[in-house]
Amino acid sequence: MAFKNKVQSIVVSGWRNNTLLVSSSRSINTFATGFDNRILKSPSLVSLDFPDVWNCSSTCYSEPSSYKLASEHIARVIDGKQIAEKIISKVAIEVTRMKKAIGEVPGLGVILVGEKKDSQIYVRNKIKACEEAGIKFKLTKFSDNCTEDEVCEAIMRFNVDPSFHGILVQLPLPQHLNEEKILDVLKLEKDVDGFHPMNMGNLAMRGREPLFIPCTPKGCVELLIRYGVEIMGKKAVVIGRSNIVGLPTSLLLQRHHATVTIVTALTSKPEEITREADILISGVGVPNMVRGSWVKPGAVVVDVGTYPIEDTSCALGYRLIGDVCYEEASRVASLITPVPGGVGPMTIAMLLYNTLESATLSWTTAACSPVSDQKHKWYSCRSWGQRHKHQTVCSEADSLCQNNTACSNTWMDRLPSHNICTPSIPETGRASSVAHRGPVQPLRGIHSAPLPQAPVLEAVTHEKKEEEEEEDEGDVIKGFHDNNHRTQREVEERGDKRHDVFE
Ligand SMILES: NC(=O)C1=CN([C@@H]2O[C@H](COP(=O)(O)OP(=O)(O)OC[C@H]3O[C@@H](n4cnc5c(N)ncnc54)[C@H](OP(=O)(O)O)[C@@H]3O)[C@@H](O)[C@H]2O)C=CC1
Ligand SMILES: Nc1nc(=O)c2c([nH]1)NC[C@@H]1CN(c3ccc(C(=O)N[C@@H](CCC(=O)O)C(=O)O)cc3)C=[N+]21
Repeated sequence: MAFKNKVQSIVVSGWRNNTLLVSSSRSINTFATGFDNRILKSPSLVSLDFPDVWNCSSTCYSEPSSYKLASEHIARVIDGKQIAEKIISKVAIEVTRMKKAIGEVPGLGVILVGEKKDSQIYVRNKIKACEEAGIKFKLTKFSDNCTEDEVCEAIMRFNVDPSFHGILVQLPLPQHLNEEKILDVLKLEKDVDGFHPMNMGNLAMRGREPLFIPCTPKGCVELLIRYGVEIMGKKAVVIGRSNIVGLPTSLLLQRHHATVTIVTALTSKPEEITREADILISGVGVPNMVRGSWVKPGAVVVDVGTYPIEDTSCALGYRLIGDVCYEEASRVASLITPVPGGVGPMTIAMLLYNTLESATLSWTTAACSPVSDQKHKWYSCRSWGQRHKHQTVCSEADSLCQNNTACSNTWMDRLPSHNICTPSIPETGRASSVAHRGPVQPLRGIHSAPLPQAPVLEAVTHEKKEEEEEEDEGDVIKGFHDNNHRTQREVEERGDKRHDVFE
């Protein structure tokens, strides 16, 4: 409480001092290089042309010194790197178990076109993470001037190779290549990026569940929930509407019952909108665009933007900066992600998680057939989830699921397929959501809106939760208590169930 009051008082004086300095012209809030006019005219197109390394000032402009001095409060930092490492090490454990049980590991195929320096860095990070997790990785590289057919053929090779369960085409592609056409070739079941229209459509539609949720939005929401940020009923503002970041982030936040507003390059007075946000997520690619004065006091700020800028003092000759002027925003927000070390590592962790999920699903082909061999025994539990996902009817699966029988000795019992398998109980007070196929399905593998659960499954979940809390002593769960001044049980009683990626 004391903490909250402190933030409020800072804000009031901050805003008053600041009123005249809040610009109504967006150009002032973007950076002043020779490129900013182009950005203002056509941001989404120009963004494809971005040079590998920008030269731009790393600090924010002209924030009044009185404002800076008034702000004593510093937001708590969301440590995406630490959480990503935990998730990756859990993925690694699952991969090891999988390998022991059936002698196979998940595989990820990556296609990289061109020499963009930042793309190379991101791909290198993905390779490193796959190595850590024991996931098989293959990189197919093409030069800038390759043809569409060459890229499509490489995707098709991964499509038919059963040892690859995920395929990722690193974006952006050079402009002469048709991104839509190329991504259309990618097999839905291997779309671990979640960019396929079917995945995106299912994410958007109530009562449906995508096979894969795009990694960056999933990473953002994972961070919010792990830090105890309540999403339901909150005002969220997403800056940007790209297929990779803005659009799926806004959809995912809606799935978590936030009231979402989207700010684009054409939005007038964006700061007036962002200032209303309890949760502000920016995925634009304009360094330091989000000033302290754009942030509501006590808000949670998630910076997706990553921009390499030349810095000869850094070992690699560059460093990354985000969309948010961290120095200013951290004096207004209650929680904030840094760049680097925030969303970026989470994107990679979620990619590995999706790849693991994809491998698991690929080995459950014998949907309703009796459990016959080792693989099917191992994955039989998962196949229920798959059937539910495709919303076909399988009474045998439902009864297995309720009894929880086949789960007893597999690692799958730790994955959230149980939630998917929840027998059809109407969602309380939301009759319209209950289609003939059953209740609205929670998002697999991440946190979902509260759903009634079968008692037997509930008991399993609670046991696991307690075990995990013990294991994770000093973990982010602690933050969960701290941040909202509520215990986890209190939150659960209200229905805000945590379903960690590995719960
Ligand atoms: N950390 C991570 O894991 C990831 C980071 N990124 C980073 O996120 C950023 C965005 O990436 P991506 O979505 O692919 O980029 P795009 O260029 O595809 O999209 C940018 C979006 O930002 C909007 N925009 C541009 N300028 C402004 C402005 N001045 N005010 C408001 N909105 C604006 C555009 O609006 P409009 O549609 O109106 O043109 C567009 O929707 C980049 O820095 C990228 O590197 C991306 C993916 C993962
Ligand atoms: N098909 C596709 N899928 C993507 O997910 C995708 C893409 N294309 N194109 C580009 C964006 C960008 N992106 C990042 C991933 C990791 C970091 C990351 O690891 N960042 C580290 C630091 C990176 C470093 O400097 O080493 C951090 O922020 O701490 C950043 C950005 C994924 N993207």
